[in-house]
Amino acid sequence: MQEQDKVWIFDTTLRDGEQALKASLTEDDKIQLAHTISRLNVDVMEVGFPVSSPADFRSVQRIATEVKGPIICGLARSVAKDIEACGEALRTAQQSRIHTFIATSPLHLEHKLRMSLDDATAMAIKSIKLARNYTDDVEFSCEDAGRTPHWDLCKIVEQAINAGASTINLPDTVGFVTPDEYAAMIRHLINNVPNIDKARLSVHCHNDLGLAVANSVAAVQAGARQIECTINGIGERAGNCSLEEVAMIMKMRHDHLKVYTDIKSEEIYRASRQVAKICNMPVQPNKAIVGENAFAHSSGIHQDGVLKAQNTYEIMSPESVGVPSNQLNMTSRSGRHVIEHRLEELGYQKSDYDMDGLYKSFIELADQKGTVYDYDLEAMIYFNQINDKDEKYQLEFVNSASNSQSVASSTIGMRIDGEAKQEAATGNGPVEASFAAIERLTGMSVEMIEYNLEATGQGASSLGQVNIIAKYDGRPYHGAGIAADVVEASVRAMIRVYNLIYRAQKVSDLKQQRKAG
Ligand SMILES: CC(=O)SCCNC(=O)CCNC(=O)[C@H](O)C(C)(C)COP(=O)(O)OP(=O)(O)OC[C@H]1O[C@@H](n2cnc3c(N)ncnc32)[C@H](O)[C@@H]1OP(=O)(O)O
Ligand SMILES: CC(C)C(=O)C(=O)O
Repeated sequence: MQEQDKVWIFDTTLRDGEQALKASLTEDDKIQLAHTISRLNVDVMEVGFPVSSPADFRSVQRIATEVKGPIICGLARSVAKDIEACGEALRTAQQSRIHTFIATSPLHLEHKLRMSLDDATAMAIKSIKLARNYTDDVEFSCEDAGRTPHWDLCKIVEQAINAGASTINLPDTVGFVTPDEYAAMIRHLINNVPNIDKARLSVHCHNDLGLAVANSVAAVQAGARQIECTINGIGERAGNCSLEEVAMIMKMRHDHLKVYTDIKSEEIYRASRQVAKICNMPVQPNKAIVGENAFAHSSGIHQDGVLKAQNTYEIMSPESVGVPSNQLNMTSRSGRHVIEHRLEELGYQKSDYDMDGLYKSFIELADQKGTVYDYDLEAMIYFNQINDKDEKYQLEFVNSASNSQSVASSTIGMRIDGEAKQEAATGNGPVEASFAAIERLTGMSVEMIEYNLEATGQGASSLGQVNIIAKYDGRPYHGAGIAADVVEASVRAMIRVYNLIYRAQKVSDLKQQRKAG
C-alpha cells in the first residue's frame, strides 16, 4: 500500500465528542478514554480546548504526558491566549499539534465574528505563526467551510499554508452539504490553490442531515487524506462522522476506494462500549458496526443462511471489529434450523426431542415473550411447555418505605411452593432493600449484571418497566417486570429471575437422571 493512499484518522471524541455531553468528563475518565483511543492506532487525537477551563487544560496536559503513540492535539481559536494555552498544555507530548480555526462563511463572518474575510485571514495568519513557535505541526480550519464560497476558501487556505499550516481542514460545521457538493469543494481547492501540495487536506463533518460519513467518504474520493471523526459518532447536535464507520468502509471497500487507514479494527467494539459507558451515551441497537444488532440475526431465513455460509448475511465478521461472535436471536420469526443448531451447541442430539412438538411450543412462547433463551428451550424439552402460573415463587405483596433521612426498608410477601412467607430487609434504596428481602426468602444470591428502568406510556401515569440481567452459577438470566410502582416492577423482574434459576436447576437434575438411567 502506498503512503499517498493512506487516510489519516483524526479522533476528536475527547474534544468535539465531549462538547455534546450533558456532564463534562473527569480528568480520570479522559485519561482512560485517551488510552483506549490510542489503542485504536489513530494518527491524531484531539483531546481538548485548553483555554476553555483549568480542568480541560489539566486533562490535555496529562494526556500529553501519559499517552504515547498518536499525535496529541489541542484546539484554539485564532486568539493569542488560546494558542499559548494550547502550546503550554501540549508541551510534554512526544508529538503535538495545535489546531487553530476561524469561521470563513459570510454568515459567520457577518453575524458571529462581525468582521471581514480579510480581517479573519489576518487573525488566522498571526495565530498560525504564533502556533509554529510551539510546534511544527499546525492545523488550520475554515469553520463553516461548507457554506463558504470556494474562491474565499482558496484565498485564506493559500495564505494559511504560506504561514506554516501543514494540515488544512474544511469542516461542514453544520452538516449542510451533500456528498457531491463536498467533493466538488475539495476538488476546487486541489485545482486552484497553488501551494495545496504542501498540506494534507482534512475533512470534519457533522451529521445534521445524516450525511457525515457519506460526505467524509466523498471528500476522500476527491482527494482529502484526513478524516476527523469520533467514536460512536458523538459530537455537537446530531454528532460527528463516526470513526468506526469510516474505518470499516475503507477496510471493507478497499477494492473500490483504493485507500486505507491504520486503524486496528479489532479494537473498535471495546472502544465503542467504553465511550458509551463513560460518556453515558448509549449506542442505538441498529447502529452500524457497533450496535447491539449489528451482528444479530432474528429471522429464520437469515439464520439458516448464516448457518450455511456466514457471508450470506454478514459483509464483515464480528471478530474483525472486536465483537466476540454473531448472535442468532430466537424469536417467533426463527425457523427450525436455528433451534436445532442451538440445541446442538448445548449438547443435544436430534433424538433427544421431537422437533415438530418443540417448534410449536417454541413459537407460542416466542409470541408471548419475544426472545426465547437457552433455558427456555431446555425447559421445553423437559417439561414440554412452560406455564408461568405454576412457578415456584409467586409475589403476594411489596411494602417498602424510603425517605431522604434514613435507610430504606422493604417487606416482601411471597408464596413459595404454595406456602405464604414474608421477610424484611433494609438497603440504600427501596429496590435494594426489596432485593435483599427476596434473597432472604429464596436463600439464594444472584450477581446483578444489568438493571434497566424505563417508563412505558406517557406522563405521570406511565408504567415502570424493569429489565434485569442477573448471573447465577455463571449463567445469565433475564427477568422483566412491569407495574405502576417502580419498586414492584423491580421485584417482579427479580422474582422472574429466581423462577428461571429454579427451572434451570430442575432441568439440570432431570438431565442427570436421564444420563444415569
Ligand atoms: C465549531 C466548533 O465546534 S468550535 C469549538 C466549540 N467549542 C467550544 O466553544 C468549547 C470551548 N469554548 C469555551 O470554553 C468558551 O467559549 C471560550 C473560553 C473559548 C470563550 O469564552 P468567552 O470569552 O466567554 O466567549 P463566548 O464563548 O461567549 O464567545 C465566543 C467569542 O469568541 C469569538 N470567536 C469565535 N470563534 C473564534 C475564532 N475561531 N477565533 C477568534 N475568535 C473567535 C466570538 O466572536 C466571541 O467573541 P466576542 O466575545 O468578541 O463576541
Ligand atoms: C473547529 C472545527 C474543526 C469544528 O469543530 C467544526 O467546524 O465543526
